[in-house]
Amino acid sequence: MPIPADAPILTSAAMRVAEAACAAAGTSLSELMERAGAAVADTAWRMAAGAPILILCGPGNNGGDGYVAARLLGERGAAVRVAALAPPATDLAKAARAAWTGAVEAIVDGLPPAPLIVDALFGVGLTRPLADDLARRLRGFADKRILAVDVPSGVDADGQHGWEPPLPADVTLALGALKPAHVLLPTARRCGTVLLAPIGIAADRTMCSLPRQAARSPDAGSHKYNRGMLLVRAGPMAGAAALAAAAGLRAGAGYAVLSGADEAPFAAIIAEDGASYAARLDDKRLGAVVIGPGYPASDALGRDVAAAIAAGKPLVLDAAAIDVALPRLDGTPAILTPHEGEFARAFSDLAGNKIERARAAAERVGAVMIYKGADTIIAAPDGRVVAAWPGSPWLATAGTGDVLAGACGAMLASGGDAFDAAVAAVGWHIDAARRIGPGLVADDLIRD
Ligand SMILES: NC(=O)C1=CN([C@@H]2O[C@H](COP(=O)(O)OP(=O)(O)OC[C@H]3O[C@@H](n4cnc5c(N)ncnc54)[C@H](OP(=O)(O)O)[C@@H]3O)[C@@H](O)[C@H]2O)[C@@H](O)CC1
Ligand SMILES: Nc1ncnc2c1ncn2[C@@H]1O[C@H](COP(=O)(O)OP(=O)(O)O)[C@@H](O)[C@H]1O
Ligand SMILES: [K+]
Repeated sequence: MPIPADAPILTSAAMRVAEAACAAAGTSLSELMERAGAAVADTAWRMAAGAPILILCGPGNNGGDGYVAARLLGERGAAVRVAALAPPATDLAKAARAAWTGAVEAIVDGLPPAPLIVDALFGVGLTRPLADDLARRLRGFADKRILAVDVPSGVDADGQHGWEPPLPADVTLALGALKPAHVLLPTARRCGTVLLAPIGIAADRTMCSLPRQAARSPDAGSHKYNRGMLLVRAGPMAGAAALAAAAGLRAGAGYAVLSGADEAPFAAIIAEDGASYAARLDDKRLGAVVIGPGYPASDALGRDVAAAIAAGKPLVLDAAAIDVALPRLDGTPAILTPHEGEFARAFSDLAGNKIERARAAAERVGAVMIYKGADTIIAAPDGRVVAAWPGSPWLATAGTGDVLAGACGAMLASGGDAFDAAVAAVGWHIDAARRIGPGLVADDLIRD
């Protein structure tokens, strides 16, 4: 289920602002609809490959896009039919309907299907779940190829409600920008392959999909310390911290110390007993500290986290270290990596979709949040968000979170912005998992 990299994500309210700005800058809304309809027509033309197309049009501007696409496909010689749920309700949709010279059928039981169905029923204007009879009729088309215009109809584009669409898409053509529903579960997995038609709006880029990762090669001036010196503090399950330290080296740290463990997976990792932890924290060359992997809540964890915070080094906090650190993080640059259960425990009062909760948590704590899962969200206290859907489901195996924490440590230790470091670490993690694929175990990520 691919999705465009580094693409803007806008809510429906932000879409309307962008639309108005476009109109104010001289591009009419009908021109925007013409571009949207042309993009739909192009995609449908390629998907249909000569087979007949049925376009289902709703009453709003999503339906308007459908009428425009029908007109353009007809002009290209495609075998295209249109069926409408209701007469067009907006001026733009009325004009688009009027310019379509073919018949308009009704969406009723027994409507003959076509090999390609274009779903132009509802987009960002959906306000409530679909009526049962419409949902039932749409389910009748489930064995056809489905192209959804903007979002699969029935989906709340903002991802506030997890309404499932009756007709999941093979391809969804997002118009102007991605919407939260394209990158958040449960709706993201109903969108199929997501394509983006830019249509010329100037989209704010505060929220984006995961950028493609550039290779992070050392340059001639690199040495082990300026590539990033990483300290991973082990708890009772030292294997998890060892995975984090090894991942740190793999992800580009020049030097990794595993404190509180006597064994490490690579000879290149300095494994040393816990007594030197305080001295290591004092080392001026130290770029970042990772704490939490394999370290359940305990007094010792509390002391170790407090010492790391007091040292003022950039921190990666995972698992129980998140709860321990929260009340006293004040200003320390940090990346927190909660999975669903850890997030719910630490931020049980936050409401909204996963993007909003991640953002609110980041703002509250003053640190970068990697809210993990299949639809991982990375959020900064200043509101920046990167959505990492679709990731790699092969990561759903024990120890991969420890690897991610180590990768975060490496990116953070090399200096720069903690949000950029978190994005780079998530990108590295997903890329590595995709290279390995079937049968992945967390150890493969550090040996790859
Ligand atoms: N933004 C842009 O830059 C561009 C946007 N464009 C396109 O416009 C789309 C947004 O269009 P839109 O705002 O007209 O809303 P849309 O999704 O067609 O639906 C609204 C209509 O449906 C109705 N309705 C709602 N829920 C319902 C339900 N459950 N069951 C039944 N009815 C329901 C609602 O009426 P209501 O009953 O709520 O009063 C209203 O009549 C966007 O997704 C994109 O495709 C492009 O053309 C160009 C550039
Ligand atoms: N279904 C999935 N699809 C994609 N990524 C997933 C999926 N399930 C888990 N992940 C990723 O795998 C990692 C698991 O981390 P975590 O739950 O902390 O595991 P552990 O504690 O065993 O290391 C996270 O990076 C998470 O985003
Ligand atoms: K749609």
